[in-house]
Amino acid sequence: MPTFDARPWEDEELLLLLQQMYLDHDFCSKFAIDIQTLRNFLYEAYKNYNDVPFHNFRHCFCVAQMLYAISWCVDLPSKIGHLEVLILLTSCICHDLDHPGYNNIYQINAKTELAIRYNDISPLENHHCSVAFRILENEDCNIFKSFSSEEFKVVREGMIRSILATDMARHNEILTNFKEILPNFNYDDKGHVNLLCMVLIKVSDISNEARPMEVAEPWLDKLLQEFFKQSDAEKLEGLPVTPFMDRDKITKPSSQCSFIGFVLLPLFEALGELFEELQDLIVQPVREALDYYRRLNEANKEERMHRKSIVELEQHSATHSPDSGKGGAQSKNMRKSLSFQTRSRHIFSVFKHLYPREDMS
Ligand SMILES: Nc1nc2c(ncn2[C@@H]2O[C@@H]3COP(=O)(O)O[C@H]3[C@H]2O)c(=O)[nH]1
Ligand SMILES: [Zn+2]
Repeated sequence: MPTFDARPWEDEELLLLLQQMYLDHDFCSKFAIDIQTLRNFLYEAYKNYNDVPFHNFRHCFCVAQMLYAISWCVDLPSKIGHLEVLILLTSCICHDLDHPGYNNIYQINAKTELAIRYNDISPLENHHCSVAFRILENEDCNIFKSFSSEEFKVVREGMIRSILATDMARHNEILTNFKEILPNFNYDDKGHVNLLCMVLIKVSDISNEARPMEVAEPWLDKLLQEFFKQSDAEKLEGLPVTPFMDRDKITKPSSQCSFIGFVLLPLFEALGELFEELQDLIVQPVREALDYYRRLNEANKEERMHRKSIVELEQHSATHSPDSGKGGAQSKNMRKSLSFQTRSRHIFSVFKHLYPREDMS
């Protein structure tokens, strides 16, 4: 279920749960995957994630877990086939391997080794994918070792396509193409299924806000921690500062309003059109998260406006009242009481936004 909370689980337990995802889908018997090879593969993938705030092994686990939840909810194997689901699940596990905690914009602007190697074209996603196939090169970890070279070619193409689709620079392209085929979606059309798989890994990748608030919010804190670390580095190194990562420009609610409203929800709604079963599971929770952050954002804006008006009022009284004697004391008291009234009004308005109940309006 998308309500799953990975926090109380140890890394070793999460590895066992990943293994269980393969077993539940019967992949080991269907594709002759030896269990020890699967364990080796998962452990090697685990070791190739870095200890960064957001793009770490636990993020990869959550992405795989969301795909797993979706695949049961919509009975994905019966629609796109078991092999495609195996490719997708494995891609989810590999999709951020060796992520350094600085995104493509930084890689390109800082002309890092990865940007040079991949000519600024999805440097990170190319790297994640390349690390995945390095791991699979080792026979002890190669869960596809029983595949024929033709079959392996299909896996390789599918994993490359899926992992490269997680580059957010391609978000609009992928969503537009998917929306175009939606009215005539055809599971027999390979192009349609490929596009669906790209949307599925993307949905899983950015699905934290479909989880309950107590699970989603700590992830947002970690993401912002990584964002701020990058924008601080950009400032320090004289690079262009990525606006949506700038601690001076964004707040938690402002960031979520933009991201959920413009990026996440349109993607989830498109997938929800194809799979009605996902409406309650992930689309509606995302709508509720957006409502929550919109109310919080409004409340923040009002707070800023009230603070500004208090400062203006105080400046005005300071320049227009005598500052000594009885008059000065009266004016100070008046200012105090005014700011108290303003603050009370503000506190009320904040609560009204957060908990809009009829008896408070
Ligand atoms: N603001 C915001 N961005 C998100 C959230 N979830 C995912 N993202 C962004 O979506 C991106 C998906 O690809 P990356 O992993 O490179 O980096 C991720 C973040 O930049 C979220 O909840 N809020
Ligand atoms: Zn990711």
